[in-house]
Amino acid sequence: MTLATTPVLIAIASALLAYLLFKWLEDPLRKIPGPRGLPFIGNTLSFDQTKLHMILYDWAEKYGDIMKISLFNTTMVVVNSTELAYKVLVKSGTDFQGRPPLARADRVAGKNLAFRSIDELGYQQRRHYAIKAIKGYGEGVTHLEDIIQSITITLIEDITKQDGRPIDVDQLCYGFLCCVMASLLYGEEYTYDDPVCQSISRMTREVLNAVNPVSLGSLLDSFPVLFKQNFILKETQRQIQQARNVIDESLYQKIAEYKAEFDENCLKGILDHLILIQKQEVGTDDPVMDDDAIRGIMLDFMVGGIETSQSVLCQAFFDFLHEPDLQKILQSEIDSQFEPSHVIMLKDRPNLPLLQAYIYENLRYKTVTPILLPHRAIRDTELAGYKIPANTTVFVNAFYTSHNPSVYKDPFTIKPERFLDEHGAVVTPGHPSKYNSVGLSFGSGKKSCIGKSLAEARIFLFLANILQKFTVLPVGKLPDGDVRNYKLVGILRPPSVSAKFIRRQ
Ligand code: HEM
Repeated sequence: MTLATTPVLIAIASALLAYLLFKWLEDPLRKIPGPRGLPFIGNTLSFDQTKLHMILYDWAEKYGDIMKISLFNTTMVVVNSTELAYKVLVKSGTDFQGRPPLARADRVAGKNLAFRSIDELGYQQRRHYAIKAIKGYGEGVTHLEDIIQSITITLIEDITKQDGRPIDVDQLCYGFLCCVMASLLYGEEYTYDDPVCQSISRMTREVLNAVNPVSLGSLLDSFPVLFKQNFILKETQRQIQQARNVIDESLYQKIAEYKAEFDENCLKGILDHLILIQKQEVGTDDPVMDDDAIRGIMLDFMVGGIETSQSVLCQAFFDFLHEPDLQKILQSEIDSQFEPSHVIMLKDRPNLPLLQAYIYENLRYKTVTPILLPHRAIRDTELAGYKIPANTTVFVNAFYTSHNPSVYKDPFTIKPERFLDEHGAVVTPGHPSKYNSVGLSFGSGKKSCIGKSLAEARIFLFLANILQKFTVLPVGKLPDGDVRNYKLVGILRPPSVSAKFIRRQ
């Protein structure tokens, strides 16, 4: 370095410092409390993405109802109280109903719902159509409950054939959910080893890997230009391409096949419903259901509909293995209400309040999506007295609200009775008068989960019928069952486990 270059470097450094200071002073989010970060990278180094639920939990304890965090160049807001969560999700109307730009999701999942914002052209109409397609099952075509019931019965026969030999619980639940989803989407019954179920399972996992919102790959969302440099974040770029290939091979082919054979008078599954909507839109002014939208909604159903419920079912078996008394009291409730030959149906739900309360407690304890999906302010707005500029990403810390020690005594212990009143009746979660945080397991408001009823129905039918027929016993030493030590991989799930399913007499 020569003497002449020194003043230039000093000038550049001063300009940079002045720019940083100016940016900091101008930032309306600066007054929100939060962990201190480093210049340019913020809190990035503190983020072990697999432990994010606990990192945010500890910060929530320290910083209170609202805090800010920064990942690379972006400052984000996290709300930690149920009241502020409801403000973001429900009370502020559409203010926070955007999603941050997820360039990775756009590349993988087309015009889906989950990663799109409420103010995007066609989004609200597509969401309405997707809900209509699910409802189509309740009223017409094949009845949703029949499908779940029939798959559960086949599963019970398969488990019985194992005659108490160890079964991989992860595989069992995953197989069940893939079969239900394949039947709902395509209107035919499949077994898990059918290539259709296998491809659904593969697509689901590939999409989740490719668009994990809390990973280094999120740099691609902030700087889509990096996609052009395929040596940067090579692994993420490879995963995105791989997910695309799998989807193109399996899903596009299925859509083309169903379009070719489409018969308006014989709608088989949700795919047929979406194709019908597409046909009805022909000639209208603003059609929204093109093939890319059908692909996006189908992927929404697969990813949203399998991985989340899978985590709840695995947690249930984990709890039964860790707490045999819990399993016994749930079985006693079932035995006291029904003959062993009775196949438990949805209409039996009111007779099994303890099981229902346990399901709510399972959802609370684990909080499948600890920060829901990221939200984005679509306009300048306000939260807890702080100005929130348009385009700020806002996370709802559902894991904290579900384990807030001032709301839940012993928050890290499973206690189904939390969701029963003094007469043994179920306390409805999310009831406005209670502000119960388990109402957040599925989000709330205009971007809430569209599959809530379907998910709850499947979980209930599966657990009730399996508990009635089998006692689940551990094989060897059980892995740690404390949710604080679970790994967050997009969603929170317990470790894999094998178990013996002993047929009850
Ligand atoms: C236990 C099971 C499930 C849980 C815990 C769950 C949870 C969630 C959560 C937390 C959100 C985001 C809410 C927000 O960001 O505010 C969501 C969105 C969504 N879920 Fe689920 N879900 C489950 C099952 C399902 C099922 C079975 C389906 C489909 C059949 C589904 C489809 C969707 C879709 C499409 C969205 C995006 C909605 C939108 O942004 O417009 N989910 N879910």
